[in-house]
Amino acid sequence: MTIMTAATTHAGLQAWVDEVAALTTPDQVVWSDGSDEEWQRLTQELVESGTFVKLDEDKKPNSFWAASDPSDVARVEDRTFICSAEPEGAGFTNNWKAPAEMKAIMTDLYRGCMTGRTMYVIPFVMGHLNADTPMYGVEITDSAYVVVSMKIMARIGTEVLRAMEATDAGFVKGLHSVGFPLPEGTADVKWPCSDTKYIAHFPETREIWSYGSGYGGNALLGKKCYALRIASAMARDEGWMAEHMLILKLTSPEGRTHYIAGAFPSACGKTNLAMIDPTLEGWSAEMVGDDIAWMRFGKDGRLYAVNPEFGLFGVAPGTGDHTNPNAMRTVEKGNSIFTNVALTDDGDVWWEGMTEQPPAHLTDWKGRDWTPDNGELSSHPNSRFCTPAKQCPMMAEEYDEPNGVPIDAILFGGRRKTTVPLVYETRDWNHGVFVGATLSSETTAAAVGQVGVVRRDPMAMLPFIGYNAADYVGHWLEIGKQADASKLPKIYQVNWFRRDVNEDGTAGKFLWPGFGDNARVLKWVIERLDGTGEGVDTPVGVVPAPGALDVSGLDMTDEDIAKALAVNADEWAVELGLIEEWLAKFGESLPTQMQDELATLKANLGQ
Ligand SMILES: Nc1nc2c(ncn2[C@@H]2O[C@H](COP(=O)(O)OP(=O)(O)OP(=O)(O)O)[C@@H](O)[C@H]2O)c(=O)[nH]1
Ligand SMILES: O=C([O-])CC(=O)C(=O)O
Ligand SMILES: [Mn+2]
Repeated sequence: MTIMTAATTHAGLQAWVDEVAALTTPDQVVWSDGSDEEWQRLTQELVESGTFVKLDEDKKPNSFWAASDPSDVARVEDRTFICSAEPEGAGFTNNWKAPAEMKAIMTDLYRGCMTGRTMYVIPFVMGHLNADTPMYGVEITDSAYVVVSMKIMARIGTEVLRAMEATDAGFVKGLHSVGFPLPEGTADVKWPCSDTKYIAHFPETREIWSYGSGYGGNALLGKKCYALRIASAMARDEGWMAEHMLILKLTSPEGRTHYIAGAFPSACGKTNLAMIDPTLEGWSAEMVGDDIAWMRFGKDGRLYAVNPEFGLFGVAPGTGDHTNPNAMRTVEKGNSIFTNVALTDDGDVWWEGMTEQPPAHLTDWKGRDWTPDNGELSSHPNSRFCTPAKQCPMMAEEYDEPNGVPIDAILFGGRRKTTVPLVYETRDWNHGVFVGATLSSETTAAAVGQVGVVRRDPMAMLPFIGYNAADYVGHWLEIGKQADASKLPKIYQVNWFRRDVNEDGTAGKFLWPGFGDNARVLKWVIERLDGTGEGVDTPVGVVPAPGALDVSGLDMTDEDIAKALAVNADEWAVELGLIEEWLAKFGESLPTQMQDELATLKANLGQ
């Protein structure tokens, strides 16, 4: 076995690398330095092996197209485990296996799994290297696709390694293999992966073991596995929060600034809201983060949010000049990886929703000829762009602030055709926690499984809570208890996805135009924070009073606006039943404050 570049002076790291190499038996070990030369070398290798197709340099400079194995396109929630010491540590929302049992199973899988491959060691930090407590990780992987994707998504390489060595820092150990060894005589494939998949987390020892998938959410271990699942368990212990939230900076025509965080489930609009191009005159938006927020109390008692990521791993379909021009400008700068979208004949990428008119001919994500009349999607619904955050033209300078930005409001949102109004305000923190804990959304293609089914998704964290969901809700309540209530963010629920009902009872058009027009909802939220926005009480919370939502220039009738904002008694009677059913799953461990909130909702609904 060859080892490229000097080994580390960090004894704990070196010992772990040696141990993994002995188990997985790669041909060589390469320490990732995170340099541009490394990117050039690895992307070139990926082109040669057929994993990457280089895009036209004039259209998307330094960028690549990849198509995965058709079986490896999304997070695999049924193969994702929280291996806490006891099953109660994982709770009813997670799959659980005893750590020793999982490690025995996976050790067998890992034995020799890197045969014929290179083992890469990627030192990385989530958040800033100059944070008070830098959050280190090291990912070991046998996938060059993972190395180059990690270079986009996290701060990686030699600088991080040196900082770890200087303080002999602790770090999260992430071990990843595609699970496709290459013994003598076995040919590689474009997208190696395995039918056997495990995405296992060991919260007590802060380890991640991932096997069998190359897809981002399963394989880029800094993102969902560390920055949400492991970090949420750390945050519980240390009194902070790791959340599936965008962070947006909004400036009013008067030049006043607000910071808004938003938790929406996967593929429900975080990246789009984070990159909003407001349609309201004089308002401007800047992005701080599009997927993950780490929040801590500042010295002034307010909650400050940091985006721990370095890149954007965004849903491609639906992204176009009319919906998310800022995302288009970001990827046009190049240095990006596009996975499971379609390839154009002139070396560019295309996906549904990018332009109104599809190109006359494409290579689809399965590598087949595609024409507009062939009746299939050219791109997988969970196809993704992976692009450096700094390329976004509206990136806020506060992104570089290691202590983050003070959050004024938190939005909880989901995809609901019915029932949930466009926006409403909660009464106080505990009510907001209740709305978050009972959040629901129709499932999307971001996870393997049926799409369009309503499921409860507490704080948009259902697949990402690294411990017991009841304790997680308790932790939110605890955060509220610790704080000066006047300094806590106000909590709102939003729903951009409500639909009209057709005469035959089926779902009709979206009642709200969404995208840039969501700024109108944000404006009302800010007016509420300032005490000027008018609202009316409903059984669920405060919705904008008639005329209070700025719909100037929108082609919407008063009737449509009323429909978007309606709190309909029949719908909420059904919803109440679903909420009760969900909360019953918490059993004895449901915090009493949630029972109180449920009682209030019931009373408000006259039930
Ligand atoms: N109708 C409507 N669709 C939207 C809106 N915002 C986003 N979408 C669509 O929802 C899909 C997902 O949006 P994203 O912003 O990528 O979702 P996300 O929450 O960042 O997703 P993850 O990266 O999986 O966490 C895209 O196809 C968007 O076009 C909106 O305001 N209205
Ligand atoms: O983790 C992923 O694969 C992508 C993502 O942001 C999500 O699913 O929420
Ligand atoms: Mn996400």
